[in-house]
Amino acid sequence: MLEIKDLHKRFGDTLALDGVSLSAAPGEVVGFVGANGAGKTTTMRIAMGVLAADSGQIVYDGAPLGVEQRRRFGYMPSERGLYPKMKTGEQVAYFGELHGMSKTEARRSAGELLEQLNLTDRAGDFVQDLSLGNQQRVQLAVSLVHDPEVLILDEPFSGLDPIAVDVMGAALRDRAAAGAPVIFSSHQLDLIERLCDSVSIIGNGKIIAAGGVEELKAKEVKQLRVSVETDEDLTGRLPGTVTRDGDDYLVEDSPDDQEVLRIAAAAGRITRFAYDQPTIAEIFREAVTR
Ligand SMILES: Nc1ncnc2c1ncn2[C@@H]1O[C@H](COP(=O)(O)OP(=O)(O)OP(=O)(O)O)[C@@H](O)[C@H]1O
Repeated sequence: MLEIKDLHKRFGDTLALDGVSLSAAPGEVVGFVGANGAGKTTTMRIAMGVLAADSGQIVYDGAPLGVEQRRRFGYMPSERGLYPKMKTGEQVAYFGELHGMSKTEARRSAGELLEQLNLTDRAGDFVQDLSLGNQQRVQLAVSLVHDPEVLILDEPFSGLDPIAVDVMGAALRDRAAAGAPVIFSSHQLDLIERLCDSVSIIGNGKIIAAGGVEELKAKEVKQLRVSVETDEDLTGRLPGTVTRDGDDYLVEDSPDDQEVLRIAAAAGRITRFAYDQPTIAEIFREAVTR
């Protein structure tokens, strides 16, 4: 379990982090979202020891995170760091060796990752000759090559085409399925919704909403959507605040949902009776403007 606890960080007059906490359990994929400048990169840098916090703690499996354990983490920094004049396959293996793998192990792992990320054909190409999206795949391979226990990835999906997004997403879910806690930041909220078990939303250096994706959506449920085949107008008859959305009735603040069901069923055949759940994008917009 990786726990980021109550981080504070100031850069001159800017209070970048004002008590940020988030955690990821083994096998959990956590999406970290927030507007530009909200504090995501700063939080991840502190978690990886690239930057020191003014106060707060990074706890791993119940104890303060040490340098040796951090070497077993996989990190994709926001400033990508590849050697442009090195060949793709060699580069990935080289990073494996930097993490203490033998040459043979590092090559084997690099080969497997290039295969998984559809880069095998490019193994002999110089990194500088790859497209930006493919360079990003290499960057992910570099952060995964030593089979990390934990993954912390800063915007791993930015600039990728939809196929690359699927490849990258599958690679992250695989690592989580193998038991790694995974935290990644993204502005692509549809992706967060699709890939993550939980979400932490940061605004101005504070966590403003956090929880399981399904839990957050269920908590924010606002309205009941009822579709009923009838010529009658039920607007004034259903209890609650009722509006129309096409042929559907949207019922908010109803004192009695069972009564809504009874009246609708008496009027005609019900083809839909469900609570509208917001998307993560809607929850995000609401949280940041609150
Ligand atoms: N090295 C630094 N020196 C001064 N200010 C900094 C530094 N790094 C970050 N900041 C400031 O701290 C705040 C948080 O920045 P951070 O990069 O963590 O945000 P972010 O959520 O990652 O944003 P983005 O989505 O744009 O990448 C911003 O106000 C930023 O300008």
